[in-house]
Amino acid sequence: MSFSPFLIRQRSRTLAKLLCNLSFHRSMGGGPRTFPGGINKWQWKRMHEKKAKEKERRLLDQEKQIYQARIRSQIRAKLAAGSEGRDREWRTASSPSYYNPMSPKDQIKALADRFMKEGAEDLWNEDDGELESAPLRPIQRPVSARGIETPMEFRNDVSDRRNLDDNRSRVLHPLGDSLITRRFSVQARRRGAPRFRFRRNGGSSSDGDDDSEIGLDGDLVSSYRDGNKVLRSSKSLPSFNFNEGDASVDDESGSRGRTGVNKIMSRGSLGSYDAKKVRRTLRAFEGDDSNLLEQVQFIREELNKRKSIGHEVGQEQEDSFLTHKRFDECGVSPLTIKVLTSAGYVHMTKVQEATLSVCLEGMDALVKAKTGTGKSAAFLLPAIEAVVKAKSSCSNQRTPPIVVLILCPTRELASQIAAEATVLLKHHDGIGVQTLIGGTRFKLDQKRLESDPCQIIVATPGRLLDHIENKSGFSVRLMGLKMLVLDEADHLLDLGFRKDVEKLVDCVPRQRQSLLFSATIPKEVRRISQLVLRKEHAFIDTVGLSGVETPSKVNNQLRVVLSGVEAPSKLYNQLGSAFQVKQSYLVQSHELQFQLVHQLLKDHTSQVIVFCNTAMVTSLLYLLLREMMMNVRELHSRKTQFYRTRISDEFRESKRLILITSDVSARGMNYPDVTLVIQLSFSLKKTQLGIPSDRVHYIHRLGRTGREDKEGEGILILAPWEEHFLDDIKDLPIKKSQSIQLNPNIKLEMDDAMMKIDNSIKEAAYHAWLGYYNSIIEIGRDKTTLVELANRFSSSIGLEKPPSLFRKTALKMGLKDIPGIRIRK
Ligand SMILES: Nc1ncnc2c1ncn2[C@@H]1O[C@H](COP(=O)(O)OP(=O)(O)OP(=O)(O)O)[C@@H](O)[C@H]1O
Repeated sequence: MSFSPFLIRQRSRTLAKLLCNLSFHRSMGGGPRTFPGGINKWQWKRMHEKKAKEKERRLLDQEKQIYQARIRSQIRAKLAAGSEGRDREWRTASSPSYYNPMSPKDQIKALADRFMKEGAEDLWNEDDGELESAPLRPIQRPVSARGIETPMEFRNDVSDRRNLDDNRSRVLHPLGDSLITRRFSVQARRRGAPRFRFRRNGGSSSDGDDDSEIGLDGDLVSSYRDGNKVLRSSKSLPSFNFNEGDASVDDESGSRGRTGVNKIMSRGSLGSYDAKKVRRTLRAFEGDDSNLLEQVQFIREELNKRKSIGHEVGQEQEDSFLTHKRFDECGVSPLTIKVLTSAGYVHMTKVQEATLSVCLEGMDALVKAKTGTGKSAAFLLPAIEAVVKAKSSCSNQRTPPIVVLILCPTRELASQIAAEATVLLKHHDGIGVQTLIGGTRFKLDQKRLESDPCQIIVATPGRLLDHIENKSGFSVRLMGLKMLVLDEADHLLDLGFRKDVEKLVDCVPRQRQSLLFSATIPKEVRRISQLVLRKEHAFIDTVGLSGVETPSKVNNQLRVVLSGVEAPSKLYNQLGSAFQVKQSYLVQSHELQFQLVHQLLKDHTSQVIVFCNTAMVTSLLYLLLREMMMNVRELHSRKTQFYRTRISDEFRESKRLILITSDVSARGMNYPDVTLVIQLSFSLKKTQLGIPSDRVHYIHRLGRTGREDKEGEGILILAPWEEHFLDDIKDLPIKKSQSIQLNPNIKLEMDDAMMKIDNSIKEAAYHAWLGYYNSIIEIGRDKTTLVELANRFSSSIGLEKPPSLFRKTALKMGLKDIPGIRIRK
């Protein structure tokens, strides 16, 4: 047979392309056997993790240096300016110029900057010298009824009020210490109807700058002024007006008084700047003690009154995951309201109430809310509104731009969100939604995109990048993007996804609205979120500082943080109701864990999800339970996408089914009737950001039950050597359960069933088990113990002897010479 040169060229090109694709897909998925430099997959991964950490550290250092340089240059500038002009008058014979170069206004600004630093809770450094040495002269200007006129007095007031008990001090400072200490220009006064009033910028409230008011109960009303967020209290409470650059502070009502204040403040601002060592308790301001005590007493009484009122109002709200706010009150288009009403959505959930107005205004937001509380609708509604708005401005395009891009970490979640969006778009003619997810044919995606143009895309990052890189038309359509949503944002900003997300962000317009949603947002993720969000974004936290991310009726404290301004906007009653999701853990050796799961499942009659750490162990447990005649299904990454979708849909529809799954079902999946979640050990893999993922995984897995305010239960099964990992979730309401007496007859039955399972499945499960725990640093460090445990697991699943490993694999895993490891000849 002879080939034409053209055909040969064509074929070799196709082959090269195939090989290229293969290596790409390997690096995305299971991984190649060797990596550049001859290192193994784990070394390669660790190397990249290390590099990422170093990069992060470098960035932080740079940030710190920039910050310090800015402060230094400010101080230098002030020092220079201080030698002449208006600052001169602030110097007195008794105060050396080093200590007193700035006007109070500038010092206040410098101090405010300093307080933005984490951990800076006091103005005074050890090196700042004795506070007493600063002459505290009585202020000559008239003192207001509130008794607080100067920043110093305000500091004293704040410090005193900090001594109140925890709850009270939180309510006293609804914006949190950081805000209070950042707003230094103080004009405190008391009105007939007392309120807290916080103003961020110096101008009047009509100057378009940020202006915030929060009531003592933290009740918050939000609005915007010239694109800036305004948080406003609707309650009347004691009023403190913090106005940076407020004329009343700069008001030179007496140089003596001002000098006294200035001296104290300048010590704080110009002493060894960042060398805060010991916190010092401030002296109460002389002569004002009685007045202040009265104030504190007044505020306490006010608080108690508020608490008792809040108790009654809050109790009612606590009992439901819905609020009193209706969808038709919030500016959602009538066509969407129509669907919402027909779907039975009349009132908003807490997260929807907290986020809708912010998102509809076009502001970027980072949103943390409990699992199963309606986050999807919270971002889908503004997304639809964004499309409606964009459509009205350019309606005559044949292929519309992609206006909204929603990124999800798993294919199932993307499909679920697209399905929900399709329902919400029912009455919106000409607006479409499509999914771009892995596991389907790329060409089919392209065809769908061409034949059925849409404005909303729900995608997993990998497949989306494929489209961007391989279809120029797609990138062009993305140029019209108005909104980017990251669901399960912490997961998307971590591990394998991070680089993809970075690339994607580079491919979409900078002028866009970005919304990040998740039930878990660790500190590290908040920092990294700047990759996607604008600096001026809202952080909306419906879980609260002391709250837990798992569904509960307790601690539903809603906080809104806007560019560093934090406030509990609803302080619900924190006592009373029991947790909806009962959480417990059982300690059982690996050998008996499958039997324990079987016993728990036998005792439970409705929908259950069992989470395993690896796909192969998931498969083994599924086959075992199926052999034992249980009504089970399996769902993990080793299954085809078609199978996964089918099982996911079947499980969602059913009422009495058991789903054995890996972490592909851990996030976002809405199976409304799940009443029990069993976690077979933690998922212990550390994330790239170094966040212990066991806590995050535990919360998301548990979140598959107790949805929409329903009852649910979570049981975590741990091996004895895993017990110390509980430290990461000790703040959650999880209790040790009474040990369960295992039925010896079941053991025999289980052994029989295990015998029927193909050895190749058990061997794969053993290899997966060993590989998984070997990659967990805490466990993989002690190879001898690890191999011992793995071999016990091997015998518990009915293998006569532990399966052998390829020499190369054992070498790569660092297990070659470990006793108990068998090497394949
Ligand atoms: N306003 C509402 N009224 C009634 N039900 C609602 C409302 N909003 C959402 N739901 C329902 O609440 C359930 C959970 O919603 P959703 O899946 O969006 O939760 P989630 O917060 O995204 O959960 P997860 O953190 O697990 O991703 C869904 O069944 C949804 O239909």
